[in-house]
Amino acid sequence: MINSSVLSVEGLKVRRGGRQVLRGVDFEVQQGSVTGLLGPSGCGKSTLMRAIVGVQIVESGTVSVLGLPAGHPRLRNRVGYSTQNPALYGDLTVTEALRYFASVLKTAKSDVQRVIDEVGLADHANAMVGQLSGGQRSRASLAVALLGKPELLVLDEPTVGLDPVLREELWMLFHSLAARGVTLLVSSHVMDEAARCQRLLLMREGLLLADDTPDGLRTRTDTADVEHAFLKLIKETV
Ligand SMILES: Nc1ncnc2c1ncn2[C@@H]1O[C@H](COP(=O)(O)OP(=O)(O)OP(=O)(O)O)[C@@H](O)[C@H]1O
Repeated sequence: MINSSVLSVEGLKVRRGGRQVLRGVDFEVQQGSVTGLLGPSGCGKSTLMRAIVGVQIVESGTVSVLGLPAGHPRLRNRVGYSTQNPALYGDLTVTEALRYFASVLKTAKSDVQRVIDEVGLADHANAMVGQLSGGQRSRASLAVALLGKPELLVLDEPTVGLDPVLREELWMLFHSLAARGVTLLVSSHVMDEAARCQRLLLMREGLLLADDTPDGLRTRTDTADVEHAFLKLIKETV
């Protein structure tokens, strides 16, 4: 049987600042899917994503990405990551910043224009990164993650601060990438984005409360939307 699991997390525990932030997380993500990672602020979403891209010291457990341990050098061009605090030099233009990352990743120069168009920043291609709005900066960070056509995209709150039209456009982009076989893990604490995902991981205080489809979650909890499903699951676990 072909194993199409792109990401496999087993028994993952992480401590940060003396606190147990992830308390034993297990899940798998299949190729070409859009998985939403949802949960309240501080529940550990960013920490989990950091572990997946290999920049987080873990206490125990395993994270395997495309059959390799997370952070393996051979994953550098195969995994795209965008964070809430993009590490982009403020005194470069969007194009210059992306050219810099394209040269680090050794991707084609033409890729820079492609990713600028994909995230809808063509009108700001020559603007200084330091002068972009929060939403524009997070789109610039997303553009970096798209360079080189990675197989797995780990996107930490990519739609934060965006207006509904841009959010819609980005979700369309995510689904078109998934249709091409790219696997996406997208975090959000906006529950109305959950319905756009094929699969949901609901997280609370360092544990997964649910790993299901939006429909499965609603049926299982007998609720009308994911927000109510989440609240019901929390009540059941306390
Ligand atoms: N650099 C750090 N040092 C110590 N503790 C940290 C650090 N960064 C985060 N934490 C703690 O780890 C826990 C999980 O944080 P994390 O950023 O993973 O949550 P999150 O679910 O992504 O939150 P948000 O939705 O607000 O971004 C929080 O309690 C936070 O205070």
